[in-house]
Amino acid sequence: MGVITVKDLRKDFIAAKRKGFLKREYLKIEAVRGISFEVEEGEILAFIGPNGAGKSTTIKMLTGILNPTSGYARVLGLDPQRDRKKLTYKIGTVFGQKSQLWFHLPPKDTFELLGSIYGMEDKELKKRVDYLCEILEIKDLLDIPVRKMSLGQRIKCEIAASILHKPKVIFLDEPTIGLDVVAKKNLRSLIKRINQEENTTIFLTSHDIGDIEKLCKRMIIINLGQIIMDDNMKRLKYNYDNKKIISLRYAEDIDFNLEDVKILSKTNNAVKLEVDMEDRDIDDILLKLFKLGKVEDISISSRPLEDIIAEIYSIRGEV
Ligand SMILES: Nc1ncnc2c1ncn2[C@@H]1O[C@H](COP(=O)(O)OP(=O)(O)OP(=O)(O)O)[C@@H](O)[C@H]1O
Repeated sequence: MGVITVKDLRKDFIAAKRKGFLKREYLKIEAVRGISFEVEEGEILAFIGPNGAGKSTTIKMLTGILNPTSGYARVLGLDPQRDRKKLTYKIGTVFGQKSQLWFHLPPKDTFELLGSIYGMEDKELKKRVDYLCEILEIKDLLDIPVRKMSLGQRIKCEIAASILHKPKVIFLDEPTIGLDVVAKKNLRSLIKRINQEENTTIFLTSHDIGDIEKLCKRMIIINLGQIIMDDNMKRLKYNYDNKKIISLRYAEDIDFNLEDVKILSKTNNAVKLEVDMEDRDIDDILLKLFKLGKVEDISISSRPLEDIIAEIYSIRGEV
């Protein structure tokens, strides 16, 4: 059995809508429509989808905040609703847009409070805080009130607070939202390090393709409450990445009369093409392109993962 097991999990919301002056109409919103998956120990899973797809609702059901309408969910063998308190001691949560730290207190105080909630001994707590200070580089922040910190500094302290008790599973909801490129890069390597050093299972939702690409080997895509893809990243790229982008710059002006290739942009002496490798041979295309004139510069790249994912998101209702 996996660390997280979900079978046919469903959540309906009933929303009231005013109809006329006194009348109300009730609408059923099927936020999660019977999803099933399993997450193994030590996995970093990206659980992604467009806005309103059902990601937060799923996380809330897995962390015991929301009751499912039907279906089965187990996290570390516990029923998130029935065993919510027990589960709190075994999981960590980081919601990028919401703070769990006491705003006016320095993190040191929060860690002490949390340490006593988790029943940690002083020595054990000190050892853990020292370790977190080392890997998250937050030693100098311990005595600064959270309200005075930058977003990047705060998120690092949030992560420290959420893994203080060495949880077996961490739910990260948009952890890098609003961070600059350097802070994002650092945070991603920290998440990886925690995963490797403590074999922590990581359940990540993010709209940031960089988070997914850099951190996850597997990706589940949910749309309109249903899983539309559950695949490993390599296979996903292989299956979807049939299209190559070729950019060329010639020494002289060229007449681009190419058949069967999609021209993305062109000037008098440069062209950018998209080639579908399924129907074309790259040697053949390159040969033709080199015959057109003297090439000064060339680059061949894959389609960005962002485009591939956007294409998958658009496959709505094909389940
Ligand atoms: N408390 C609620 N009452 C009624 N409808 C809700 C409630 N919470 C969520 N929904 C609806 O359920 C659907 C799924 O919402 P959810 O927040 O899970 O999406 P999401 O994938 O997390 O989106 P985002 O990326 O925008 O955060 C949406 O249509 C949303 O409007």
